[in-house]
This record gives sequence, structure tokens and C-alpha cells, in this order.
Amino acid sequence: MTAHTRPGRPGPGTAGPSGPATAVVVGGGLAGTAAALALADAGVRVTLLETRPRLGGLAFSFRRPSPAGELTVDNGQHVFLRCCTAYRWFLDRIGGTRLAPLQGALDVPVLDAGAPRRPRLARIRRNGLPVPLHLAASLAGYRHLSPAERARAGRAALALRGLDPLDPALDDTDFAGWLRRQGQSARAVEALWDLVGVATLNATARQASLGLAAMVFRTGLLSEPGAADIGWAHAPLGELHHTRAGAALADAGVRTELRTRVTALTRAADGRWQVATERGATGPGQLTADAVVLAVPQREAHDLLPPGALEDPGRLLRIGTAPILNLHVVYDRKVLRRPFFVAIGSPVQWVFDRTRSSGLDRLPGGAGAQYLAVSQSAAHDDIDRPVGELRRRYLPELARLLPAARGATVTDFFVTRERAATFAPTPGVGRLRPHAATQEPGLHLAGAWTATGWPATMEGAVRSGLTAADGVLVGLGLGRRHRNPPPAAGGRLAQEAV
Ligand SMILES: Cc1cc2nc3c(=O)[nH]c(=O)nc-3n(C[C@H](O)[C@H](O)[C@H](O)COP(=O)(O)OP(=O)(O)OC[C@H]3O[C@@H](n4cnc5c(N)ncnc54)[C@H](O)[C@@H]3O)c2cc1C
Repeated sequence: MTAHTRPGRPGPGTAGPSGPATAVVVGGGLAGTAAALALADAGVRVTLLETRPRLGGLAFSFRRPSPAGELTVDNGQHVFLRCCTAYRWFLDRIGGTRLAPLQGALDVPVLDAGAPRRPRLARIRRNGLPVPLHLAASLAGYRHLSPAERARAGRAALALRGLDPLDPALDDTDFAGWLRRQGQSARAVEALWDLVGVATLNATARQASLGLAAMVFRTGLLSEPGAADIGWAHAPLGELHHTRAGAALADAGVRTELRTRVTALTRAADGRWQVATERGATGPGQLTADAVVLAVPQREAHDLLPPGALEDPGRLLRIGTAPILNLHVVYDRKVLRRPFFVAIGSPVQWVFDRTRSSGLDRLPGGAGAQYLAVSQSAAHDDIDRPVGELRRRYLPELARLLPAARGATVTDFFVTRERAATFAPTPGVGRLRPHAATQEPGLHLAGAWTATGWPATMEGAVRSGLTAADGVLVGLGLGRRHRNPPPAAGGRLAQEAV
């Protein structure tokens, strides 16, 4: 089935020698979609092939019946930061910026469930002062740490700022060991470093490479005052990554083929690429193109890469994966007044109010009800637990954290499990991540797992797509179209993309 096809456009590979250059993008996640848009914007005739019936890859929505009516559910809560300039370019490019606004200024409510009498609230906030003073006042008043721990955390932040995330030695070092050497207590790791790190790296400090951790903390917290302001979709992810992205692709002239699995890539004698496909309805097919962007997960990329494309393709198989679990809880009443909070001293991590974005408030049975998504990163211990066990483990915790939940009735509880949500950012992973260009002319890799310098994020995915598109354009003699990597912070990227 073909979706999002602009009528009247010829397919790729059909142009004569003087026609426009052609490219096939394999994979309709954020990396592939970004690459397809960038190539089409540069005048390349693009076909995007996606095996699933939807775009968006790992960041998508689905419909689910609930006692109140049909909910629109995200497979997992996604957030981004102001410093995610490539993802913000993407939002802008698909007309989705208004649906995924940023906080005016970083403000994270942190509830300590382990406080002696009742959960205690502290906030991580920034002010308008220059870096690093923008966080100094907040850290000085951060009551989940002792004054000595706060002072040591400030010193560690300054030391982190002095590190070069691209230094290969940092990739081999684990973040927890480095934090220990900086005098960080177990409490400081839990209440500060892991609070940010687990959500952004999908790993605890013990599981994370210092290089990636330094990248996250330096870029997010220590580059520009507003860099860590948080944004998230106030609409279902599918509205952005499937519906709006699909419309933008069609407008740009990209032919998008859903339910189409690529089974082989081969280079023909004339140097062009032959892309073999398998389609549910019509069976095997083949496309020919001047260039290919392979924007699929690392295992699939390994299986599709032709021999010789990478020096050591086995490295792709050594890139591990890490799970994210989301618990979806519908209460018969409002139990949380804030849009989100994060917990410490509890197995609960980040909790978001999804009432409006899921459409619950507009359902006949949804009046007054509230839908919370509990997002559990690095969820190795929980990912395979049965739903009943998760319910018994997490509902009492939510009641402990949210007094209003104690008298409320849970009308629906379900989970979404993403076992390979991200690549595992373990020490040494940097050596395994390939660059976009392969040794085969015209064949480029994209995906959050490629060598973007970023952890597995929407930002990394879009960056990788833009990098791959740039490589294709240079190879086709069309020059670069995007300033990539985009600037680390600020909102100017949309204007800078020419
Ligand atoms: C639950 C969860 C929560 C997350 N939270 C955040 C967050 O808060 N912030 C953040 O920035 N990131 C978050 N992430 C990570 C982010 O979603 C991913 O890094 C990003 O979406 C990856 O995009 P991608 O295009 O690189 O890969 P993918 O999304 O994996 O896309 C690859 C695509 O290729 C397709 N494909 C595979 N094989 C073939 C084939 N043979 N032929 C055709 N198509 C094929 C797949 O179907 C898929 O659509 C989260 C991820 C999950 C799962």
C-alpha cells in the first residue's frame, strides 16, 4: 500500500540520464524521514520505504479501547530539550512546533518518596543568568542533597564542563567511576546525576560511558542557559511523526511506501543501487536509485549491508540495546496537578499527565478522569514482569507520591514495553558506532545508533538523517544543504537550513 504519495509524480529511477538524481531511503523512523525531507528539499527524487504500516519508528502512537472510550496512546513518553536543534528543525519542517512546545524555562519538580514523614518536593530550575550561574541558585537550594553534597555537585559540574566528550578515552570510562572520583555520594548520584542521566541516556551512571554522559550534561545543562528547557508533544506522537511528517513528505514530492520491507541492496554494474522489496499485498519488487540511505536499526542494517560496505560490520552486532517501560494509569479523578514530575527514593521515575494528548478528556466516559504515563528508563529489571506484578509494584508507589491517588479508583492500567528502545550507551560503544558514509559510494547509514555523538534520542536520529542526506548530496555533486551538525543550542536552525 502506498501512502502519502503526491499524485502525478513519477517514481524514482524512472528519470532519464538528464533527469533528477534519485534516492531510496530505507526506514521511516525519524532518521529516515529527516533524510528523505532533506534530500527532497535539495531536488532529489526520493522514495521512502517503511516496513510497518506507519511512519515514526520507535516514537509512535496507537489506539486502544479503554473503559472511558478509545484512547490515543504513545508507545512511550518522549521529551526533548531546547538544545535539540535538529529535532526542533524537524518539528518546524513538518509544521509541528506548536504541538510540541518547550517550557519557558527549565523547571523540574522532584519528589523524594523516601523523606521521613511524607514525600518532599524540590525543584531543579534555571534562571536567566549566564552558564553556569543559571543553575547555581537552584543547586544551592536543592534540599534533596546536603549542603556539602550540593557544593561537591557544583564542582563536579564544572569538571564535567572541562571534558571533551569526543575524547576516545572518555568513551572507555564509566560515568559512575568518574562521579565517585569527583566525590559524589550515592545519594548525589541518585538525586541529581541519575535523575537527568537515566532519562537522557537510558542508563544509570554505572551503565553509561563518560563520553556520552559528558555530552548530555555539557550540552544540556552547561552550554547555554536555556539549553535544558524541556519540550514534549502535547498531541499524540503519531500526529507529528506519522500524520504531519507524512504530509510534509508528500508535499516535498517524496513517494512513501508503507508495509514495504527492504530485503536486499545490491550495486548494479552501472554503479546504481538496486533495492529489493517485499510488500504484503504485491510480493517482491525492485527499485533502482543513484543513492540509498539505510535508516534501519543496527541489526537490520547489518543484515542488509552488502559485503565490503563496512570494514567490520560485526561491530554493529556488538552495539547492545536498552529497554524502556511505560505504565499507563487512568484514574477516575485528577490526582496530579502538574504536567509532570520526577521521583527519587521510589521505583517510579518520570510521570506525565497524558489526559489531553490521549483524548481522554474528550471521551464520554473521561470527564474528570486523569491519565498518567509513568516512564521507566533503563528498565532491565521490570521489562519482563507480568502486568499484574507491575500493577502491584507501582500503584502503591503512585499513591505514596500523590496523596489524591489514595482515594481514587484506577479505571485502566496497561503497559507498553520497548525492549530495544535505544542502543545501550555502555563504555566502549563509541568505537562500535559507524559514521554515515560507508565504503560503497552512494550508500549511507542513518539512525540514532550511528556516530552522532548523541545518545539514542530523537535529536540523534534527525541529526543522523541530515548527515546521511548531506553525504548523498555531496556524492551526487549537489553540495550540502543543511548546516549539520546543527548548532548545539538556540532556535536559529530553521533559518540556517538553506
Ligand atoms: C519508549 C521510548 C521512549 C523514548 N524516549 C525518548 C525521549 O524521551 N527522548 C528522545 O529524544 N528519544 C527517546 N526515545 C528514543 C527515540 O525514540 C529513538 O532514538 C528514535 O526514534 C530512533 O529513530 P531512528 O529513525 O533512528 O530509528 P527507528 O525509530 O528504529 O526507525 C527505523 C525504521 O526502520 C524500519 N525498518 C526496519 N527494517 C526495515 C526494512 N528491512 N525495510 C524497511 N523498513 C525497515 C522500522 O520499521 C523503523 O520504522 C525513546 C524511545 C522509546 C522506544
